[in-house]
Amino acid sequence: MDMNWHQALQESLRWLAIASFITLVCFTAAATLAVRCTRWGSQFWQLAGPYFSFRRSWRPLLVFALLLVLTLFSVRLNVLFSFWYNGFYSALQGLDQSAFWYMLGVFAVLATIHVLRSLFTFYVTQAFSIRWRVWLTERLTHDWMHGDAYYRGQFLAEPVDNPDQRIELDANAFVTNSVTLALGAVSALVSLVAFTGILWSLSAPLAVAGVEVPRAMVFAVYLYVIVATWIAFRLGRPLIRLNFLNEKLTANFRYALMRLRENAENIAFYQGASVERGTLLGRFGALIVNAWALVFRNLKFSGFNLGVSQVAVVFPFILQAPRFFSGAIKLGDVMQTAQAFGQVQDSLSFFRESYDAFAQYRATLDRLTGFLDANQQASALPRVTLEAQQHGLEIIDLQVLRPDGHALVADLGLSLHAGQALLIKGPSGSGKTTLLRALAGLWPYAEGKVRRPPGHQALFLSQRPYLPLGDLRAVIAYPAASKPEDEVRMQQALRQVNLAHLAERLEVSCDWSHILSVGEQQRLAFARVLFNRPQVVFLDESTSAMDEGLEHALYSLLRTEMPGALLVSVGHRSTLAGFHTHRLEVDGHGGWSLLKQEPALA
Ligand SMILES: Nc1ncnc2c1ncn2[C@@H]1O[C@H](COP(=O)(O)OP(=O)(O)OP(=O)(O)O)[C@@H](O)[C@H]1O
Repeated sequence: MDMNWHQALQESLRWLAIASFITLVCFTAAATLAVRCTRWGSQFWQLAGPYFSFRRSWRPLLVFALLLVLTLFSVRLNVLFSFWYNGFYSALQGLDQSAFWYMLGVFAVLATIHVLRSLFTFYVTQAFSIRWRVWLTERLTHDWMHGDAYYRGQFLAEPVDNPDQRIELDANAFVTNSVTLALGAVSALVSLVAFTGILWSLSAPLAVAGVEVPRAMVFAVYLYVIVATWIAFRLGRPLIRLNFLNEKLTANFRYALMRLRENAENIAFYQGASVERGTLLGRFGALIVNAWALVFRNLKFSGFNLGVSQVAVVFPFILQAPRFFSGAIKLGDVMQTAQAFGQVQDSLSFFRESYDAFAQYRATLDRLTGFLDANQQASALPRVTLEAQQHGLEIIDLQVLRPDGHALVADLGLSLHAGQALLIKGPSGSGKTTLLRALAGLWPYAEGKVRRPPGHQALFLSQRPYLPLGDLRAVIAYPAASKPEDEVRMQQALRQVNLAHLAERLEVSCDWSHILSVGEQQRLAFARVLFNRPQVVFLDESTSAMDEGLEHALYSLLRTEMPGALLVSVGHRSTLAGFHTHRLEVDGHGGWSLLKQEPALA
């Protein structure tokens, strides 16, 4: 088969236009069908639909269409290369020097276009994937934060595991694999059609056991690849499970290492190194057993595949040899046959190799859509009705239950004004912290109405102080954003809570929760209150790590610095009573009593 290189450009453009039109139509039809009729298709659309919506932006669809056209362009170039092989080897066989140099010139043009196309395609694919990944990560993060889903997700019947992995690893894998699988399938299908056509025109009838098979080459290659694919599929099937296990066991091992690092001090105090070493090596051992299983399975799988590829090198030559030696075809035809054979084999192999990738892709889809669904359910879990009011706290008909339905607090009603203070007391496990969770609107097993200052006007200090990542400024200002002009106020707050030595370290960024003692962290939380000056402060045993003297000093400070704020404290010490105007006693079985008391402010 010869090619008229003078008309190659014109013909290629025409081919590209027709192929693009057919591909775009077929791809749209196949994608619509997949979205409507398959589970993975509708999952894909749940994740990607809003991104590809024309109303949001026309850009992603347009860039994807460009990627499809670039894929077809690459197939066309391969076809041209296959004709180049034919012309080049025919020139060599014919000892035709001018044709030889002419073909080298053609090669220079084709190679230049190929390099430019490869680079451009790489750039467009990467830009497309990165933009999509940014959008998806923002969406997943937003969904996770929305309605406190990151916290309330734990109360679902089936909480999702490893949200961090889903937001980072799975989102990235979803984008990359969507692009690779979609473009790979298009490229494989179009190549299959184009190179089957070439093989068709190069093949002749072949007598097999006395029966003449027309276009034998085409049937031979399909038969060869299908049989090889079937065997390889059977050999490679266990790899899917082994790879899955590998990821899971690696994650288990990494998690154990991370826990060791997080709890290093506790473990060191317990001298638990040998127990921890046992756990670590146990997990690592399971990983290695699986790694060996992977090695042996891969030996079989790769051994077969390598054998198939080696036979495939000579197979087309063997098939065409009789016609070549009889002079029916030229060397160029033989070389083009080998090249086209390779392309058809690669295209058919794509579907075999993608089986594993597609199985993983579906698992990614399950994890991501499961995450989206869980976030939606978590933010829709019931919570008390929160109504905003600028000052004070009003609780109307509040019921707080344990997840198992046991009533912790029943029919609670009270009203407090700005400047007053409530101390909640009760036995351990009676539901004091849970009552604060309900007042914050976090606890899903609660009903009733709560009126209080909204948003950052209410500050909850939990039992275990939370210090965010960042410099000390960010730690003090949390949850507000820190500004450089706040420095003086921050330093003053630090001095007031007896942390003067930190006043000069506002710009130091480190993991403060590992450096400061728990008592210091609790004092820092008081500095946060003084800095943010909320209307209402909820303090859940926020002074548990301090001695009574320091606790007294900090409560006095709050009362003198913020006399208009309402305080709601949970605490066991009797010394706290003096700073509170009311006392709520809960018994953990629904019962409660509210007492008024005289504050004995120091
Ligand atoms: N996420 C949860 N799932 C199931 N049960 C929970 C959950 N959180 C709290 N509970 C249960 O609710 C009850 C009340 O717990 P809570 O922490 O409110 O008690 P507390 O009065 O603050 O205790 P303490 O004084 O010891 O801090 C306990 O029995 C606890 O086990």
